[in-house]
Amino acid sequence: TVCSSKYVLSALHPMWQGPLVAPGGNRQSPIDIQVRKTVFDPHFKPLSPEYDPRTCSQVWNNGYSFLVEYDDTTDKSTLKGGPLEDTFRLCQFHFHWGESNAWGSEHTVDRRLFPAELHLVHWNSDKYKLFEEAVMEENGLAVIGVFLKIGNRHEGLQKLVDVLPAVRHKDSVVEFTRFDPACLLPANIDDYWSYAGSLTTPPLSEAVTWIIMKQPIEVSHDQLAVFRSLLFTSAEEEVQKSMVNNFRVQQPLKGRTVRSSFT
Ligand SMILES: COc1ccc(C[C@H]2SC(=S)NC2=O)c(OC)c1
Ligand SMILES: [Zn+2]
Repeated sequence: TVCSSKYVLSALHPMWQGPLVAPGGNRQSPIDIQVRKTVFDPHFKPLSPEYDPRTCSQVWNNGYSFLVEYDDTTDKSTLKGGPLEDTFRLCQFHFHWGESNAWGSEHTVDRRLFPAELHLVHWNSDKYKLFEEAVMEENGLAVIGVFLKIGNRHEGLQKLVDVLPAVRHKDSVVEFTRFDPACLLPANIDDYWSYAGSLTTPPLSEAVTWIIMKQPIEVSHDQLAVFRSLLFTSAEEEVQKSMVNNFRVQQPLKGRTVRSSFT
C-alpha cells in the first residue's frame, strides 16, 4: 500500500536528527496532553472503526518501526465518527517504544510517559483517491493513538509478536493475514482526546487529525521485549543497531486546543 511502502524516511538515527520543529510548523506532533486544559466537545459522535481482517496483508520492517499493512484499495476497513466528518481508510499500523519500560510513547498525558504507543493510520477516501494525495492536505489523515502499559499478556498482539523475528532486519517483509486491528483498541473507545497535528517523522506533514485513546492497552514485559529485538539495520550492515527509542521529541502546542470526548 502506498501509505507505507513508498515513503523514505530520513531516519539517520533512532531519534532521527531531523528538524526538531518543521520549518514554519505550527501544528506539529507529538505533544503533551495537559488534561486540565482540554475542552469537552459535545458534538463528537461515537467513534466507529469498521475493520475487515481480510484486508491485512503483510508486516514490514522499514528501518524505523514495523508496519502492519492493509490493502487500502477499497473501503473495506474504515474509520468514521468521533471528530471526523468523512470516511477514512485504514492503511497501516505501527508502534513507537523505548529501550526501557520507563519511556517510549510519543504523546504524554500530564507529562506521563508510557512504554509504547500504537498508531493506526487512516486517510480520507471521501476526498482523495490515494494516500499520497491525502498526506498533503490538512484534513487528509486520521491517526488513532493507543498507549501501551506493562501488565497482562495481550493475546491478540501475540499473533503479531510471533512473526516479528521474521522481520528482524530493515527491509524484511513477511506475509501476515486475517488480523483484526480492532483487538488492539482499548475496551472503552468512547473516551479520547483529539487535536490537529502532524506526521511524527519526515515529511512531518501537518495533515493529521489525532484521536488519542484515554484508556491504555496492557501488554506483557516479554511481548515488548520482542519489539526491542528488532533491528534498525539491514542484514548486510556490519554494525547491528537495536530498534528502540523510535519516538519523536515533543513539539510546542502553539495555541492549539486539545478537545475531549468526555467530561
Ligand atoms: C509520507 O508518509 C508517511 C511518512 C511517515 C509515516 C510514519 C510516521 S507518521 C506517524 S503518525 N508515525 C510515524 O512513525 C507515515 O505514516 C503514515 C507516513
Ligand atoms: Zn507513528
